[in-house]
Amino acid sequence: MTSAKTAPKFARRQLNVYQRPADVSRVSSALHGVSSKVALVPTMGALHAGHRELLRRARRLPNTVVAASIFVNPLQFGEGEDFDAYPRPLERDLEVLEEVGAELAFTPSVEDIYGEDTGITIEPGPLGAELEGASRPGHFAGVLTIVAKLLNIVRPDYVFFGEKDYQQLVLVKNMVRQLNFDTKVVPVPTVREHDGLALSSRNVYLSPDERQRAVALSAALTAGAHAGRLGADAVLDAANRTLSAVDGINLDYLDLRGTDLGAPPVDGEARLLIAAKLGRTRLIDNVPVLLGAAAEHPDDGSPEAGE
Ligand SMILES: Nc1ncnc2c1ncn2[C@@H]1O[C@H](COP(=O)(O)OP(=O)(O)OP(=O)(O)O)[C@@H](O)[C@H]1O
Ligand SMILES: CC(C)(CO)[C@@H](O)C(=O)[O-]
Ligand code: BAL
Repeated sequence: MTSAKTAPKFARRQLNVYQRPADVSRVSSALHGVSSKVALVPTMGALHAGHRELLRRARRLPNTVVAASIFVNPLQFGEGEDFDAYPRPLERDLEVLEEVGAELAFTPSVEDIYGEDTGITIEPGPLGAELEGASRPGHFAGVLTIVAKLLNIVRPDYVFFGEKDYQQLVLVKNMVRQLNFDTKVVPVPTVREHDGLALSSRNVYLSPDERQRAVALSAALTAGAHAGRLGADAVLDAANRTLSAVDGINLDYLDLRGTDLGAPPVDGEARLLIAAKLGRTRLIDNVPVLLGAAAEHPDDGSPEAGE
């Protein structure tokens, strides 16, 4: 992967691929030693335009080396979930990383990350058992544990997370703050298909028919966000009405929360979140919502909700 390839539009910088945590830690120390910063984009691979956006934003930082990790973390998958089936197109992923100008790829095995050492995990607190955590018990302990390990291995100055996994983003921010990790968490808005479906590695599981129906998730969120001025009940009603017009959507939750995922404000910024199954595929999505009087002045609040 480190050999030069034809680059039609721009010069590729070299991508260095490491599998062993100790090697990545050494490279990161060396970079910090010459006053370079490091930005980490943690992923589970099967890279798509959502990941590319995270990587592109990381590349915009001055004097910063962009690192991406690709690791399908068994600790965050429950019994009967898709750990084995999860797509792992490693060669293609490395090409994507080269294309977007990442300089460091960390591709450890499960053994490299956990070895014999399991048993200590990071407890996410009560929020870890709500929303996604209610359907995926233990999921966020698994996520926070691997994120903490990646932060300790890579020691990044910046770490990028997508808003598509909004609860994950909030919990990672909470962990970084409460456990004093020395890194800045950078959120990136959700990248969508032309019809609104949030990009996700799991979209490849959808049959053509399910793919069409899946648009209902983002459509419901958009309908809900547009009702923000009328208050929380109106938001949920509008979203539910849109969902009920489409068959084959097995709703897990549709919930309106504050931006920190506590109770929503009467007037101000909130988040509308959804999870649903189409056939065997479970998808999540969320959008910002301005509630009450805050919706009258969208420019003062979240950009997306004001569209
Ligand atoms: N559509 C998207 N827009 C912006 N960021 C995204 C998008 N999809 C994923 N990400 C972010 O990319 C990072 C890595 O996510 P991951 O590798 O799990 O991809 P994914 O598409 O979310 O996969 P999955 O289908 O397993 O949820 C996370 O921070 C995630 O929030
Ligand atoms: C953050 C993460 C890479 C941890 O495995 C994963 O949960 C993901 O891809 O969102
Ligand atoms: N993108 C979140 C990772 C997971 O669903 O396990």
